[in-house]
Amino acid sequence: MKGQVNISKATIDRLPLYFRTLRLAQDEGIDIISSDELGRRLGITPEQIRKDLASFGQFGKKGVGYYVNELKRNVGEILGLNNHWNIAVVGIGHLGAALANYQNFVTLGFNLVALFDQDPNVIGTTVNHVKVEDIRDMKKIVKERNIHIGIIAVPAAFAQGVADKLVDAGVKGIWNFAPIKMEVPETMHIVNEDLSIGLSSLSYHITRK
Ligand SMILES: NC(=O)c1ccc[n+]([C@@H]2O[C@H](COP(=O)([O-])OP(=O)(O)OC[C@H]3O[C@@H](n4cnc5c(N)ncnc54)[C@H](O)[C@@H]3O)[C@@H](O)[C@H]2O)c1
Repeated sequence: MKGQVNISKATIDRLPLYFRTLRLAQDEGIDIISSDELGRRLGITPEQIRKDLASFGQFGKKGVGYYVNELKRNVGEILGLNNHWNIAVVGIGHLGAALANYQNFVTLGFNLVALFDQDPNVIGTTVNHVKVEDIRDMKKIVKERNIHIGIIAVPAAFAQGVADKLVDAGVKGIWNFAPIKMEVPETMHIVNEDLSIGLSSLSYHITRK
């Protein structure tokens, strides 16, 4: 694989879509897939797909297509999914419990190893076979279980405090669901998620129909 320099964010954001589509194709028993077919399934032009993949190396055979297993493995490697990251969810309310229960994270190679909350009524309960522990023990547990990624699902007012604790505990990345702009050190990777953006965008489109 090529050294991955100056890859655009748009290209990187498309890689998980390629991975998911290849996984589905693999489940369907497809051995070889063309960029035309990948494009059709994703609503992306075949030229864009070839260009994106070419940023990382030489994949596929001209006139034949891409070997699904091989390309999925390569895209998974580029995404770092073969690392088996250990993840923890903080804030086990409605959203946190739903995320903790989401089985697909395991399929992608993420291991749910800890859940944290501050509410004594929630601490000690179990979600998806993982016990909810006291946020005050987080630093110790992050180290002991080698937790790489912290998922924030606490109310906005508490989210910055939780992010600070995760940074201090030594996680590598944060997936934030709270609707605030986090202040984190430049070295910390943070991805903010907001489902309402998708819904608002849908509203825009149906308003104009
Ligand atoms: N990004 C999205 O698309 C999206 C969707 C839904 C909810 N949210 C956000 O997710 C967050 C959680 O929403 P919810 O509906 O699950 O709320 P909730 O009230 O059901 O759950 C919040 C949980 O966080 C715990 N908590 C509060 N402060 C804490 C702290 N300092 N340390 C540890 N745990 C703490 C509470 O005890 C509770 O169990 C909110 O910020 C909400 O805005 C985002």
